[in-house]
Amino acid sequence: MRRKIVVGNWKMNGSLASNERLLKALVEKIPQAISVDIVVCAPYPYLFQTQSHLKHSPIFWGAQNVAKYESGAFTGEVSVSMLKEFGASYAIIGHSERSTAYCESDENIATKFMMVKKAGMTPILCVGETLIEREAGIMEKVVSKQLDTIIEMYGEEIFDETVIAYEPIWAIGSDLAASPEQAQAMHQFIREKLSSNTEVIKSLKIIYGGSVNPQNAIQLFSMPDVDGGLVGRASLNASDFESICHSAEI
Ligand SMILES: O=C(CO)COP(=O)(O)O
Repeated sequence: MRRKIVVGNWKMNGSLASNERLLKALVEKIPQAISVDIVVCAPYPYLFQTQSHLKHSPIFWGAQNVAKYESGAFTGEVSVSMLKEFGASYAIIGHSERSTAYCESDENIATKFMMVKKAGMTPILCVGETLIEREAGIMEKVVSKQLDTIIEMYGEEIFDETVIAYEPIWAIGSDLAASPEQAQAMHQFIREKLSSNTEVIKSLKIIYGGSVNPQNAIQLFSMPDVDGGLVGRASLNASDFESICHSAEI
């Protein structure tokens, strides 16, 4: 049985004061022995604060993006080795809000995925289709292509011990989550696509993201191929996030 994982993606939200309230509440509410992996991905300037609050808690933390390069003249970028040295365990890669706004290519995303993996951190790769693509019935083709770039560049084995987040773009920030059946169908498709490598089958986690909330989390997480969630808005509220984390304890 795969251990489930719930990741909070704070996106570009927070302040020193509001983060302190949120992190303190999470540390208080989340029991040490919780049977789910929990991760908080905060904006870069707040990683130090996040690390300080979470260091004696069962909650992991990470970044929302990494640079494609090791080091050098790349103004504004943050490298994987900086994050690793600092103690981050996870990094979200290829979130649609980045790939759309900054025209991030599948090749860039693949390189970042490999770099996070090579550094010994866990990449959380976001994949998903637009509403137009879903309505055209080509969602599996779209997600397949997103994965194929990584497979062609680094082989299927790179997905060993990693996380894929299925985030249909139409469900993000929309209050219209995918139904448990829609999520399950895509998760099963992704798992079957990567099923020729036995190590990958054992260790890959496929989580769902897009309007996850305390009301829909249990149903989504109880689907056989849904290994947890990538949570945006609801991760900014300690009680909602706690409730979602407990929903994964099934
Ligand atoms: O993009 C998301 C998480 O990465 C989902 O955001 P919401 O949960 O706010 O819809």
